[in-house]
Amino acid sequence: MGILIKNGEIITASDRFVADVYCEEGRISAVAPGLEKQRADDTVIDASGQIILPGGVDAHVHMELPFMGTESSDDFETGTAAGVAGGTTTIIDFVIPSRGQHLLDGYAMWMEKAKKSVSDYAFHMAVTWFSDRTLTEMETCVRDHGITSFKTFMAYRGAIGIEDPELIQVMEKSATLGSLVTVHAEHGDAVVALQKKFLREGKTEPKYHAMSRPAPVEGEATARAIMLARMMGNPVYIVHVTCKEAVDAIVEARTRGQVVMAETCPQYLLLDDSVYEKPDFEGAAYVMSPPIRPKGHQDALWAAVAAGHIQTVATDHCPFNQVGQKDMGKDNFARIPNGAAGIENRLGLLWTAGVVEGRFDVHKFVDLFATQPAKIFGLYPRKGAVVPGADADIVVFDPHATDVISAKTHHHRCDRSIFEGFQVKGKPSHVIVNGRVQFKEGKLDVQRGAGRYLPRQIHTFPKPVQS
Ligand SMILES: NC(=O)NCCC(=O)O
Ligand SMILES: [Zn+2]
Ligand SMILES: [Zn+2]
Repeated sequence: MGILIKNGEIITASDRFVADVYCEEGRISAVAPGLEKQRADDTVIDASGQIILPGGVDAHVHMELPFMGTESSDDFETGTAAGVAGGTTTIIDFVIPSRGQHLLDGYAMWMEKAKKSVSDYAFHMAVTWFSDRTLTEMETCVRDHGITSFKTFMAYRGAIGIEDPELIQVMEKSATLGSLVTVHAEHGDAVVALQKKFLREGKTEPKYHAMSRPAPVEGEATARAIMLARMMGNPVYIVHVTCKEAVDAIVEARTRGQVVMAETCPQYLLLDDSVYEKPDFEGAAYVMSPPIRPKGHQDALWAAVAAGHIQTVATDHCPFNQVGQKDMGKDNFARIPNGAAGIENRLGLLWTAGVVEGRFDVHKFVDLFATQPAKIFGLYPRKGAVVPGADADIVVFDPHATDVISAKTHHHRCDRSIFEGFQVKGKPSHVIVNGRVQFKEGKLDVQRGAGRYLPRQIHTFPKPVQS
């Protein structure tokens, strides 16, 4: 049985036109005006007055991540289902081996966990420590498993963070493999020193999490990662950029012709650090790294997004419940698990704050939401496009619908929403995942385990104009 979507306005990263879309056997088989049903049992969706978008690609999520003495509260089933409710049909999660765990053992573990995903998934591989197997296992990741990007953490000292000489080794190896190094950029030692100082002074509340990781800590590490990539001849992708200092380093490098790509997240675009002042430990819900920044940084991020210096908006979806998880840090901000939920909210927030409020056009929206992450991470045009041959991952989006985000109604398995009360304009009426309607008129109809693992291609980046 196929799906025929009639009369929607298709919006891609470059075009906008009214046409019908026919999907069969999990793929888009035709995009043209005047398409007819092929079989009697085809589902027909009337999309008049609605917009057809490629399913979202969220290149930065953490489902059931063991972290800071607990585990992120969405598993691959609940997290991908929440994604589908918010028009995200592909995730790229991170295999994060613990210290002592080899990359391929981590990969096997994540493959097992991810089997229950309702939509398709891929992995980045984090290098969190070094053994004599690490470099050859990096090769196996790329060649045998289609894991074509590596993750490094300059923060999280003593846990999953690595030192510069190790980061240099990852870059050197990655350059020979044609893969992409992605970096969480914060000066790990500066963070530890500031954490210790505040705790010594008896400053234990959530706001000291943010104060122990101020913007220069991120700006310095971003510039250092970019410099190291320049020296080693790598393209580099900076994850979850939050502040003006980091944007400045990225713009400087890109203006010189270096191949630097960057991602930000809705929380860094839309929230400011007043959230840490909430009473009754509610500020803990916003504890994430890097933290939410003071007013002013958000404008720098929006400008970088609009100018193309930041190419993707992901979520860093990594939820922890207030009760039983965030409260582990009631007496010590450094023990509050870092992270928050967001996969379901990316579409509505980005559409509302980006398109409706006039910060960029609809094509830029599609690019940020689906096309660029698919391209950068080697999934395009299978993902991130509405073209014949692409996977049938499609959002039928009603731009006139409205919604109010709340933990009471979201599909995240989390007792808080960092976007509680945000009003969004536009919401999916239907979300098609791999040729099956999995979300319709506010109701999920997902299948545990229907998602497939996506080996990724190597994306060829342009050569730097100047090294
Ligand atoms: N961002 C965050 O606070 N938690 C998830 C892990 C990471 O991305 O650093
Ligand atoms: Zn991070
Ligand atoms: Zn993350």
